[in-house]
Amino acid sequence: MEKKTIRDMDVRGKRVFVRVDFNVPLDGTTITDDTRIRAALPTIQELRAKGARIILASHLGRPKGKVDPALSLRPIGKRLEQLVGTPVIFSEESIGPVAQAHVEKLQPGDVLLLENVRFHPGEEKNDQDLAAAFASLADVYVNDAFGTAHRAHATTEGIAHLLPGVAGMLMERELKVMGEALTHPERPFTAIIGGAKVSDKIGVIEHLLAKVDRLLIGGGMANTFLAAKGYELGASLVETDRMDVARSLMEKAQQAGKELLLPVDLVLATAFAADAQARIGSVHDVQAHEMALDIGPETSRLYAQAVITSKTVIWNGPMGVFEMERFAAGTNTVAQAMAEVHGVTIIGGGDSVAAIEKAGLAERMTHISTGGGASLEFLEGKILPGVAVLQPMDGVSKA
Ligand SMILES: Nc1ncnc2c1ncn2[C@@H]1O[C@H](COP(=O)(O)OP(=O)(O)O)[C@@H](O)[C@H]1O
Ligand SMILES: O=C(OP(=O)(O)O)[C@H](O)COP(=O)(O)O
Ligand SMILES: [Mg+2]
Repeated sequence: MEKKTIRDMDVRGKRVFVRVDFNVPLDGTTITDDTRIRAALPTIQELRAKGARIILASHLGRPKGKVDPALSLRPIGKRLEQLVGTPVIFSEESIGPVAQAHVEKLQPGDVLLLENVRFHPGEEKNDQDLAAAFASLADVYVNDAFGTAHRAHATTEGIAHLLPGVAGMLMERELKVMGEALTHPERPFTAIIGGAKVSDKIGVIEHLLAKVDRLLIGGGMANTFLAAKGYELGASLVETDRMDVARSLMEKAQQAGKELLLPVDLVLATAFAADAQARIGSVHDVQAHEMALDIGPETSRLYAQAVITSKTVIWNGPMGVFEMERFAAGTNTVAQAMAEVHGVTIIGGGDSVAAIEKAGLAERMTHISTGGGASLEFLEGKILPGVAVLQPMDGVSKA
């Protein structure tokens, strides 16, 4: 269903609560990829041009409801300030009197950034009282956080029951481009899943299997599948309580005649460190003290082949710990193959996009999405909770 956007709403002089996804990859407090911040600029600039008083809210990482200074949004505010070209006021509290006082001082066109909303335990629980505390800061709500639209949290869902809510320009564009590219995909249609959020994303694979012809699994996700097949994975990241799910997915893929590719070789390290000793080993040959931090060269070759011969490819989740040079080859090989596809290529996810930017191949993709888990759930055909709650195009305002 088409949703109203900021173009359909009178925001002049109003206090506008904008949920953005500024969950950018960090190295300490250094932003390693600012794609998600840049992606929010069109909405921010449009609202400024219309004379709105802008209140930006985001999460950063997973502080689990506690204040964690390492996950403060303050450094993100600094980067935003450079990009937007106007001062960005920072509120060290996202609700309560401190936030209220900042909001009261806002002039039309001013930009305020709230501290990490996940410092409050109620955010991820979609707590009503917390949603009300956020809602009390503003007159209207804008969701521009496509990357977090698969979460029903206080700032992505709850608040939109209390304020009239519309989509931001990034949200609008993501839904349009992803929808068009993936409704009638040219085949072979391939999905590549990797990364570290195994329990979060493994459930989506069942739905993906119904849509795609090929599924390539790498990164941390592959370890759980390999373990489910009976391989010893040593000290690798394996989610043992998801091995049953992995096993049943492999059976379903086989029954449905879908290609499900798993690594045949791995880059094995003795520690999770940039200078760790590493070797290439077969999946049959992982020692107890070793961890798989990348797919091996033979796997990379097979995956690249599967990618290049596809007509539509969607990729979420790096093939290895690409942040460390020693474990970046698998991700880079698959990225290069994506660049050579004659067809539609979409890559999504905070870290996957950082990897493709680092490889210098972003321009070669059809679409760079700010959403990882969100893209996968969108592809599933789900109406994302952060979208469902926004006002329909011809609907009546709730306010
Ligand atoms: N084999 C692996 N073991 C541990 N971590 C991995 C492995 N492969 C990839 N990763 C990590 O996965 C992270 C990204 O996962 P995720 O957040 O799911 O992807 P995205 O942000 O693209 O959606 C990266 O930081 C990367 O280092
Ligand atoms: O980075 C994100 O997702 P991604 O890692 O799938 O790209 C989003 O900001 C959502 O974060 P979350 O998975 O902690 O809810
Ligand atoms: Mg990520």
